[in-house]
Amino acid sequence: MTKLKVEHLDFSIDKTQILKAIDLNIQKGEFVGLVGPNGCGKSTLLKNIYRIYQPDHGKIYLGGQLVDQVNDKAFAKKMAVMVQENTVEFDLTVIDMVMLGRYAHKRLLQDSSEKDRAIAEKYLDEVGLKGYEERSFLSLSGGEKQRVLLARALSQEAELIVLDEPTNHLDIKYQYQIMNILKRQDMTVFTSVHDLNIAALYCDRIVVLKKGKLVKIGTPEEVITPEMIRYLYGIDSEVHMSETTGRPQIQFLPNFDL
Ligand SMILES: Nc1ncnc2c1ncn2[C@@H]1O[C@H](COP(=O)(O)OP(=O)(O)OP(=O)(O)O)[C@@H](O)[C@H]1O
Repeated sequence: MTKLKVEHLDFSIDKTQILKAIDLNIQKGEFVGLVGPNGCGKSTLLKNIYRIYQPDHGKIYLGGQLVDQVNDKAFAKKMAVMVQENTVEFDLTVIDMVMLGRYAHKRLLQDSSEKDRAIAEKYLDEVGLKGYEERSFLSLSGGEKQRVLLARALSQEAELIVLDEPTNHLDIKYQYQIMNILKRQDMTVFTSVHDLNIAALYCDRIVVLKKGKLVKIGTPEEVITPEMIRYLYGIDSEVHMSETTGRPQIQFLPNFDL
């Protein structure tokens, strides 16, 4: 079953075309990564999908329904979003921040229930921040904030989660931890990823963008090749299949003396 469908999407800012004729389909339960060089349009595509931007042309369907015909609350039940949050202006405790994810499940003016709190605590525990409930969000480190934002998005218990570089700021342990947490959810995942080895390890399929165009969509084995890495980033590499993971692994070979 198709969970997300993007059909011939064009998008421009101030007459500069940023995305050109993007077509993609994500099936229920898939874990799909979005990769490409800096400035290729990853965040802009995701912003079109989570309705910050309106496409110039083309359509986006969520579970068969046009996204712009879904009301905000229904949308929040269908799609959770995790982005870098640099603009939190008022402070909240960590638990209150996570409970914001429960908005879609509440009626107007209804207070948070015990159930909402239990769900928020469950996901806080899942991201390794049990005990942080009463800490102020703004006092957290960059990595801790990221994990709180993930807990908030997961608390939404939506069918699809869209993430923009969720592992930014994180040390290696937490980069893998976040991907592991996402992998074990019963959710469809669409996430931009900078680290190609992480994309290769976790994704069922990878979408490749370059200069606003979708240049390839396929399994890690189909996409992660030395030719593609050279085409995207101008860097030589060796790619071999890991016997342990059965996934491609990249050794980058930058063209300078180490
Ligand atoms: N508000 C804006 N005004 C003008 N240009 C913009 C705006 N937002 C994005 N762009 C341009 O659109 C292009 C795509 O940007 P986008 O942030 O989507 O890329 P990205 O692939 O997410 O990059 P990165 O990997 O560096 O985060 C870039 O050239 C960027 O400068």
